[in-house]
Amino acid sequence: MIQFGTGGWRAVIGDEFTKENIQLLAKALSNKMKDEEVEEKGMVIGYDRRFLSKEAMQWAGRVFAAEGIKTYLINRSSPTPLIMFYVMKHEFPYGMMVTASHNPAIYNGIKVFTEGGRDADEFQTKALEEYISHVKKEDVREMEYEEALKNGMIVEINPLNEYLDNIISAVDMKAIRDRGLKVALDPMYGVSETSLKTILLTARCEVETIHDRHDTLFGGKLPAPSAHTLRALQNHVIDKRCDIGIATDGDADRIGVIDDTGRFLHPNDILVLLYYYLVKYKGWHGPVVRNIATTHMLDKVAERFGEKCYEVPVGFKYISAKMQETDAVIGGESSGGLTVRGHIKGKDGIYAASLLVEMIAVTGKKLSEIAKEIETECGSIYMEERDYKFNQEKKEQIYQILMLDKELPELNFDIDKISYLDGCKVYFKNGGWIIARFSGTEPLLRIFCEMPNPEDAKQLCNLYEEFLKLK
Ligand SMILES: O=P(O)(O)OC[C@H]1O[C@H](O)[C@H](O)[C@@H](O)[C@@H]1O
Repeated sequence: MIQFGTGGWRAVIGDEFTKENIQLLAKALSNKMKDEEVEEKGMVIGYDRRFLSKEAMQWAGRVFAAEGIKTYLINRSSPTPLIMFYVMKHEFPYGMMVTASHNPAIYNGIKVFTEGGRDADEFQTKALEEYISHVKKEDVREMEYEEALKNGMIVEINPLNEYLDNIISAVDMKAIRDRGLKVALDPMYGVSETSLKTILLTARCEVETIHDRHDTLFGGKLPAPSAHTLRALQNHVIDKRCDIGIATDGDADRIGVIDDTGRFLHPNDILVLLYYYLVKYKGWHGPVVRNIATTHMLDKVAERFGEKCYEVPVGFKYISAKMQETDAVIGGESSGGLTVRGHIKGKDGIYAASLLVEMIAVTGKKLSEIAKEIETECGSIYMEERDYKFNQEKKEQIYQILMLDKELPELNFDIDKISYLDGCKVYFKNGGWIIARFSGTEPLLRIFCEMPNPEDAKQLCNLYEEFLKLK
């Protein structure tokens, strides 16, 4: 059964990620496009470096072609944001990307984009699931790849330069060039290598790359930038005395950063740094949007500059919708994705990375210095983050306790309010909070807690762990 979660459809290769399901999805989307009378505009599909990604793109393309929908296939593995950009720029009604983003190597999946290059929202993915449920295996037709190429129903394209030039024109390349920065790059065996390196080299940065070969097993690690997965990058930054270390996840929509001192910067820190930079140093005005499990430091920075911070459920589709509604400067999530006003409607690790490098160049300060400056001006708060695996039975128990019976452990802090918008989030009067929610992309329960004091954040997580019997 094809079901869309927080970040598209993801499934284990050979289990549900099969040619049959991929083509069912393509057929269902063709039907939807025809019902909406947008099939004339065609379809665009890209793929990442995962096992079967390129084949999956072609399998899907052959179905669209058989349905008479002209399909543009990107002829090299690409970052997800490139597809989003292309859908937006060339006004496609839909686009698709074959990727399971940061999931383990045994997964693959498909992200669907809608008009304007947005992540398909819940309404759209539900509708698509409905279409899928009506497609029978025998309804699926496919055209031979070579034939489709010959008759022009499939066109292979390479929009890399167009995408890169768009970023290059939005970033202060001259400022970067004048500084002669040294950047360590870790594409985590994924797709950012060429794109990000090209931008950095164009800005005359010295680039030291690791983990750039094509490895569908991602070196045995998760292609998700975290303190744990970026140890090698950390060493590289220190050994080579780099100004910054940048990592991107499997499909380059998220980033992870190591600062000049070798410290891992949490995606929360990156968001805070960039919002602060854009408002303070570039003089931008406007609010910031974050998800419910992202740092409230953003609220503090917003307050400091007389701006607002908006909270939405987890999922970039909510971030981009709110950004549009409020004309926000920046929006992002603690999972590592962000975008900036005027850029694409989805998260873009390549653009975020370029902007961070610009920040170092324009301010003339080290990342660690800017972080200190923010702490002095806006204060600080500490986050503790935990993930727990569960089986179906355990999931039901936790759901019953937290979401249906609405029980909580005994908390020693005054509660301001409780939200059940996405999982259960308790807001404390001292500015701290704790959330427990089920991931929409992995079989995990996530607990995030932020408190003025790190010990309190740890203790609260321990308390939840005991209360929900998670160990
Ligand atoms: O916590 P989860 O539901 O697993 O979601 C974590 C992240 O997954 C994907 O990358 C989505 O695109 C993001 O919007 C989301 O923040």
